[in-house]
Amino acid sequence: MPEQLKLFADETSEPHGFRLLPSFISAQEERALIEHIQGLPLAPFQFGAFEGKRRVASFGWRYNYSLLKLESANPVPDWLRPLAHRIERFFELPDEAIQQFLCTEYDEGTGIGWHRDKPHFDQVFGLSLASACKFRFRRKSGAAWQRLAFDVEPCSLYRMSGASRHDWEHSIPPVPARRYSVTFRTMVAA
Ligand SMILES: O=C(O)CCC(=O)C(=O)O
Ligand SMILES: [Fe+2]
Repeated sequence: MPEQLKLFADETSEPHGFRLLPSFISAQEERALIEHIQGLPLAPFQFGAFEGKRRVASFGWRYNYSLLKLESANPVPDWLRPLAHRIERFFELPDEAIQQFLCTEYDEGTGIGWHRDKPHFDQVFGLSLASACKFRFRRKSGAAWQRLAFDVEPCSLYRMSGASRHDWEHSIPPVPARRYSVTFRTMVAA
């Protein structure tokens, strides 16, 4: 990872454990990734009986929302693994710590509702492609909600660990233009 990227590292005080790294990849890398994702057999996100408006492809592991369990998915493609290594090196994680990969396409007007990622996963990294989005956090504080939002630009990477991962919920409001993301997750030790 180029050293200067660290200068842009924005370590926010809240939510704890959230970190946003603008320009984690180049525009050229972004274009190549979008092409790879567009070439995948993306399927509508299956949420129990519902079909989400997002289209996804999982690698390594996938959470089955109908059977409520983790199942193995196709092996990670060659074009994605080097990026996982770059994240592992930047965040000083062991090699191969990232075991779950999710490519998502959000059509214009599509977002993702409030949630926390499944407890089988530990740290969560998200790479944003093609268009910017708002990334919102909320946490119950007495009877009220504490809320925060970040502007997430294409080519940026965010990390959720600690409280931002385990205590806060996150969501993305409907995007104004088609957006892609790649989510990288480490696993909780079995
Ligand atoms: O698209 C993103 O950056 C977030 C996706 C997300 O929160 C999820 O799939 O759990
Ligand atoms: Fe999530």
